[in-house]
Amino acid sequence: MQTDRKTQGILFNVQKYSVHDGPGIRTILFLKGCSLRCRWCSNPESQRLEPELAFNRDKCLGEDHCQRCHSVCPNQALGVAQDGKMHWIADNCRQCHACAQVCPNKALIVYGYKATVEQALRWVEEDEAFYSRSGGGVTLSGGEPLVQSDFALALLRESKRRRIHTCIETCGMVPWHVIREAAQHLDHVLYDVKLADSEKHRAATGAGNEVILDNLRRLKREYPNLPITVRTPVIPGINDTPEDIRSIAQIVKDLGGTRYELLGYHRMGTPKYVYLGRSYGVTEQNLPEERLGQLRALARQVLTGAEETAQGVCAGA
Ligand SMILES: C[S@@+](CC[C@H](N)C(=O)[O-])C[C@H]1O[C@@H](n2cnc3c(N)ncnc32)[C@H](O)[C@@H]1O
Ligand code: SF4
Ligand code: SF4
Ligand code: SF4
Repeated sequence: MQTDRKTQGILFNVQKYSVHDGPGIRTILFLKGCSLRCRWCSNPESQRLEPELAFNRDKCLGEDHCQRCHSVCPNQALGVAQDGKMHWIADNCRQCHACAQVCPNKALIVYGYKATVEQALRWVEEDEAFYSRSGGGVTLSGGEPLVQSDFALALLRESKRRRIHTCIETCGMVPWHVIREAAQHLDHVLYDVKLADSEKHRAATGAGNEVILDNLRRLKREYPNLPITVRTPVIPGINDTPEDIRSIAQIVKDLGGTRYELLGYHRMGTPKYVYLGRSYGVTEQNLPEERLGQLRALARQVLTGAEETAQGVCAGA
């Protein structure tokens, strides 16, 4: 439909040739905005809906060579630090982004840009040859892609019109009617369940998990033929006890016929927290491989009659 193609949204990244985010080789469209604030989130630049400034001071050329940002900032939000590099005073910043436009070394950048469905799918279609051979397609991620519901739904509808295989990575924290509409245009769903205990979930992500679990159960009930993979990122000190994983695996088992995967913890997002002037919420440096292996074995045990797959286990139907 013409209106879907013209629908506009805010992306912060497009990643091509991904093999980890749904079947086959895929292009991932990362939509800005999220309904949760997970303390370990690898994409902090996704969380706010609006485009936002980031400052990588390692790239700043310093006042002896360049003061362009300083002279264009209307709000005294950029000062000079003792070492001669710029200092971003986030509290004064009004997000006008004039500084990012003049910075010659990309020390100041903006996360987030507008795109129409037509534009976004043009990027996706550049890789069409890879999808047809591998069974891949487009994956919507973020952030929580369904927060920009009009844009996400238009992307999914238009993708199906173009016969592109569709997948989504979701935390499930959106109204049911949005998930129901999305399900009608999806070929695969990657659905995070981060914690079974609602209070622990609230402490770690900013919200309880009732809506998330209700939506998951309803999705399975009303769309029994839609393949769902439930995933849990295993975060040290947050959800890495046997009890945490056993409880989530039990939820997956009760759904029936649903794949379950445990994702290893990584800290690849930490530099972006610094650029955004925020702090990372997990102190532990890593999750030992051995521990992850033990938790995967435990999940497999819970999913009785489990059928092992390359990366996860699948509860019997
Ligand atoms: C960035 S999220 C975007 C999709 C959606 N917001 C969600 O949480 O499912 C994509 C995937 O990355 C995982 N993830 C985020 N931060 C992570 C981290 N530090 N280590 C491992 N996985 C992480 C999430 O659990 C999710 O499965
Ligand atoms: S975004 Fe605007 S207000 Fe903020 S630092 Fe840059 S120029 Fe100043
Ligand atoms: S414009 Fe960029 S490189 Fe120049 S002083 Fe500002 S931050 Fe540094
Ligand atoms: S739900 Fe996903 S994108 Fe949102 S904060 Fe959590 S991990 Fe990050």
